[in-house]
Amino acid sequence: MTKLSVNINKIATLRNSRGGDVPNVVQFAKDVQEFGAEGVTIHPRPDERHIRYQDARDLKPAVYTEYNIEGNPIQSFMDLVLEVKPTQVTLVPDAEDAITSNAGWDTIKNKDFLVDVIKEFQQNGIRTSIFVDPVLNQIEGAKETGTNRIELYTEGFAHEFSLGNESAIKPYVECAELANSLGLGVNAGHDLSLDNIKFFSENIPGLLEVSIGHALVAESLYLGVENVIQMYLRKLKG
Ligand SMILES: CC(=O)[C@@H](O)[C@H](O)COP(=O)(O)O
Ligand SMILES: NCC(=O)COP(=O)(O)O
Repeated sequence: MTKLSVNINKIATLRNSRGGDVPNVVQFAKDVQEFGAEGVTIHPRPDERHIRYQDARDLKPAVYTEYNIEGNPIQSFMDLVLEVKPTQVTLVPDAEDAITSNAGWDTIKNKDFLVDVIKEFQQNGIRTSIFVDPVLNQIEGAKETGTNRIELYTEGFAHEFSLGNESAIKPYVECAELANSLGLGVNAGHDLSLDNIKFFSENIPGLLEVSIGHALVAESLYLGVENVIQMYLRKLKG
């Protein structure tokens, strides 16, 4: 059954906008878990534009479901993750100035680097996932890195689906089927929403986790956080 991991980056964005501690990200993480979230995801970026490194530390004792920390494995990020030891680390090849994540790894060109980084996290008891585009040879490359899971980058699907192009799901299905056959766990994320999550999750075989933040927070402004989380869970479990 697919788990819902709530990405709370945008709660930190709102907190930082006034320089105080409202909304409190630790309390929000506790609350979303009480509302039914099966994981909490954060993506501390080098400029700490939203989630700060200290947030990652402060959240550790509060997250009793699955704790997923996403980011580009620069040294400071690696040190933080090895210190905090979340359930899962998701490696994302973001440029430091990227407005958001916008591409998966080239798992072939970066094989040696990813092998070493993944091994270090796994040796510290941290499950690994790597952010990939829905391209078959990249899934084969991901297998060669030794990662436990992949995270399918779903921005392309979300955009096409919003235009009515349901056929955009096809490469994601093919990649998930290949990943399953290779023994790779399948996660997914980026621009998933209440509009597209049911169609996506119904079509992707073996989907273990979706991490959703931007749309979920925006939807919650109108529908309420607890209600939105329950809506996602019904769409995922229905
Ligand atoms: C990897 C991924 O798709 C998400 O973690 C996304 O990067 C969210 O980052 P922002 O909240 O900074 O857009
Ligand atoms: N890995 C995807 C994630 O954590 C949230 O992405 P988004 O829902 O904020 O686009």
